[in-house]
Amino acid sequence: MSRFQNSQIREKYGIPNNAVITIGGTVGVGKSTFTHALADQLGFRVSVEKVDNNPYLSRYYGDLSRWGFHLQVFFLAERFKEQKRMFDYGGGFVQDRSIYEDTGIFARMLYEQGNMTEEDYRTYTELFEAMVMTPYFPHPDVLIYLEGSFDDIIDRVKERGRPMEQQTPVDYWQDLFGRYEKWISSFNACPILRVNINEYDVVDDPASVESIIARVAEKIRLGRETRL
Ligand SMILES: Nc1ncnc2c1ncn2[C@@H]1O[C@H](COP(=O)(O)OP(=O)(O)O)[C@@H](O)[C@H]1O
Ligand SMILES: Nc1ncnc2c1ncn2[C@H]1C[C@H](O)[C@@H](COP(=O)(O)O)O1
Repeated sequence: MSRFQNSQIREKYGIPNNAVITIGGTVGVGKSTFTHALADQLGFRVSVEKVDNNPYLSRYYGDLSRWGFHLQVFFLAERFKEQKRMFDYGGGFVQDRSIYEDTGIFARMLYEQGNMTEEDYRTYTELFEAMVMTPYFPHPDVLIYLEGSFDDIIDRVKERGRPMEQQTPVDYWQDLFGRYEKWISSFNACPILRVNINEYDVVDDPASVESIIARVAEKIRLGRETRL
């Protein structure tokens, strides 16, 4: 899509050029695919997670308690660097997964499963709060929360075929799925737009993402009004 078409779409729906839109949801739900499709429509930059060059991820899946703390600190540092990059550019980003999911879902799950010690969990939480829960940390304009049935999501994880995820017991994905549902119902760091994965089809009909943009714009507008 050309830059001109991008700016026409932003103008048509009233998406500010400096908006930061973050995409949340459990593993395999379709965040990365949606991030790229939405950024392509809006002409925004993407902020993506480090998966292939991640030094801890596959070791983490092999031994959660040995590598859980390392992985959480790694992701926190990566997402914080990305936050700075988005700030330096003055926004205009779609971000694949929010920083809030690391602490609210993954670190907490590790601790509650007995895969992170109380000391490590406290250290991680204090680090997160010192870095993120301050007035200086710009929260995104909106969190687009992707949701779908557990079976559909597991099918996508299988279809994607990352070996480390294929070897992980289904209980892990089930626990994560339940935690996501609970977490989103009390999330309040920024406005949320819930989107069911059956509402669009990025693979065969990328333009179907446009139908969601008007709802995104409304959330951003209302969020910015209340922040004034
Ligand atoms: N709207 C969609 N329709 C069909 N398949 C999809 C859709 N979105 C994503 N997928 C597929 O599902 C798998 C997981 O998607 P991905 O975007 O990597 O998820 P996430 O980033 O949430 O882990 C990939 O194989 C991807 O091609
Ligand atoms: N904070 C995290 N803790 C554990 N695992 C994580 C965390 N953030 C991402 N991950 C994993 C989950 C997936 O295997 C890859 C990429 O995430 P995806 O949802 O597929 O984009 O990293």
